[in-house]
Amino acid sequence: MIIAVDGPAASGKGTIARALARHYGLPHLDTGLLYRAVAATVLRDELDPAQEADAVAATSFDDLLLADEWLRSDEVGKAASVVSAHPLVRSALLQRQKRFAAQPNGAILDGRDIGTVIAPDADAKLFVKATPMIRARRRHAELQKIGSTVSLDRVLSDIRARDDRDSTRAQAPLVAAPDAAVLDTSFLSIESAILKAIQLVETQLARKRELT
Ligand SMILES: Nc1ncnc2c1ncn2[C@@H]1O[C@H](COP(=O)(O)OP(=O)(O)O)[C@@H](O)[C@H]1O
Ligand SMILES: Nc1ccn([C@@H]2O[C@H](COP(=O)(O)OP(=O)(O)O)[C@@H](O)[C@H]2O)c(=O)n1
Repeated sequence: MIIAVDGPAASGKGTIARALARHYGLPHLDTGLLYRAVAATVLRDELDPAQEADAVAATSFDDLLLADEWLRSDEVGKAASVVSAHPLVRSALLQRQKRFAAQPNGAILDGRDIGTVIAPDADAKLFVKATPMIRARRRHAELQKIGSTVSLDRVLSDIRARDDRDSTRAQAPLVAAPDAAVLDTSFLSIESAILKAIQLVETQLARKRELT
């Protein structure tokens, strides 16, 4: 069983995908981390995220980097959204994600294009959203925890810029798949959002069973 979880920054998709992975006993891949690892490699080597060739060269990053706390920073998130707009970066990371999705018992992946590009035939698809201000507050609190002093206003404007870049890029833009269930977490606690996500997945699985 493959479950695709997509949505904008700090909507809660990672929290929901991890909870679904525990609930269904499936492996989980946070695909945003792959783009963050490419971005971190470009920044570390003092190259330019906007240059496609520089970003493509960074797609052969060392997997140890995926555990580095720096990947969670605002700086790396912003650069990840720039490198991820390059078609050659997306194609370099495509097979790795498709292989993860094709594991024998299935998998749960979260990102921006899981339901549309990586696993268009997923058994269940969620598109998780929340208002920009609520997402900015959540991300601001997270960044404060890792020692960042960035202001809430700055986080909000970064989130809006990232939404805009992710939604308007030519390849694999951030958009809900037509068959995804939309889950707005703006006014849900984490626990309620997880329960709602499980309900939505179960409804999709039941519908799929009826059709087969
Ligand atoms: N429904 C919710 N209510 C309040 N906080 C939430 C909710 N869902 C997630 N969070 C918190 O918001 C932050 C971002 O969530 P995360 O799941 O990492 O988002 P994403 O993967 O979409 O970027 C985390 O600190 C998480 O604990
Ligand atoms: N499947 C994916 C996942 C992330 N990304 C890009 O990678 C950036 C960082 O993704 P992320 O999921 O770690 O970001 P957050 O939602 O956690 O802020 C996003 O802004 C997207 O531009 C993507 O293009 N496709």
